[in-house]
Amino acid sequence: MSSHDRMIKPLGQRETVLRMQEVDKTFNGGVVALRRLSLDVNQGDFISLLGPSGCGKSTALRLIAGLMSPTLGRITWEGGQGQDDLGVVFQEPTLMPWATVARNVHLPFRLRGQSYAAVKDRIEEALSLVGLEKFSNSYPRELSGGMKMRVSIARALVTNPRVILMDEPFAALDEITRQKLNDDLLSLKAKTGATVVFVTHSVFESVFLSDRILVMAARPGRIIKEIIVDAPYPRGIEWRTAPEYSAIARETSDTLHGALAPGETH
Ligand SMILES: Nc1ncnc2c1ncn2[C@@H]1O[C@H](COP(=O)(O)OP(=O)(O)OP(=O)(O)O)[C@@H](O)[C@H]1O
Repeated sequence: MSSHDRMIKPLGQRETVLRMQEVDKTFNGGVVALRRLSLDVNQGDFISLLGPSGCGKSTALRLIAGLMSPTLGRITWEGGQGQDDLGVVFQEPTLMPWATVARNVHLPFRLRGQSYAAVKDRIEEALSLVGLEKFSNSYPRELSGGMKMRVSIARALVTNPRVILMDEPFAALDEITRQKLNDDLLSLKAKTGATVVFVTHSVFESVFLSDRILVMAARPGRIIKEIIVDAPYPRGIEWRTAPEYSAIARETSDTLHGALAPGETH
């Protein structure tokens, strides 16, 4: 998880990790979840997929994760090693209640046949990155919602994956915890150089976190605009209160509302 081998280059100079070309996903019954989705994910990007319910955000993540195949189009990982080298965080922390925090974080290694003893240091490092080094022997029931989500994040990044997929990870948390985890996620990203694809309904969350926001619309699910957020990391309270932040949030919100059918809300 060394930060040094993952320095983040400026936007426009990053190597492509994953390429989605003209991807369609139609479900049985004819629901067009995605139409002609084209997207390059580059090393070090923080991409948010932002859009109303049903615009295909989760479908896009599941296609990237290889949990389903596109109906049309191509998904290509540059340099091989794609779906096997991912970290995933869902809205629910999905921890094993019978296992300690450290054993939960061990899971991705265990699935690869690596013993706890062999990767103990990496588990400790991941727990320390999310501020839970003192809780490695605790059980999930002893933790708050925010702490459980930190465990889930530690589990996603412990193997130092090429891409981390996050599907509305903070939607179920209260606002204060959510902002704190947003702050922590960015400092974590700065330390690890992780490449993140993040699904959210929240304009403010997407502007705070991302350097690329892909605004999506539904029926059929598609990208309608890419908004670049060219503000330097690390970002904190100064960014949340900056005039540029408000201006980009306004632009993003207008784009999102412009995409909704009359009478629709989100
Ligand atoms: N397995 C499935 N079978 C049939 N239709 C599906 C399936 N999964 C998703 N859909 C449909 O595809 C569309 C896109 O769904 P998806 O869950 O990707 O949207 P989303 O943008 O993530 O929505 P939300 O924000 O509510 O999670 C929706 O109309 C949904 O009902």
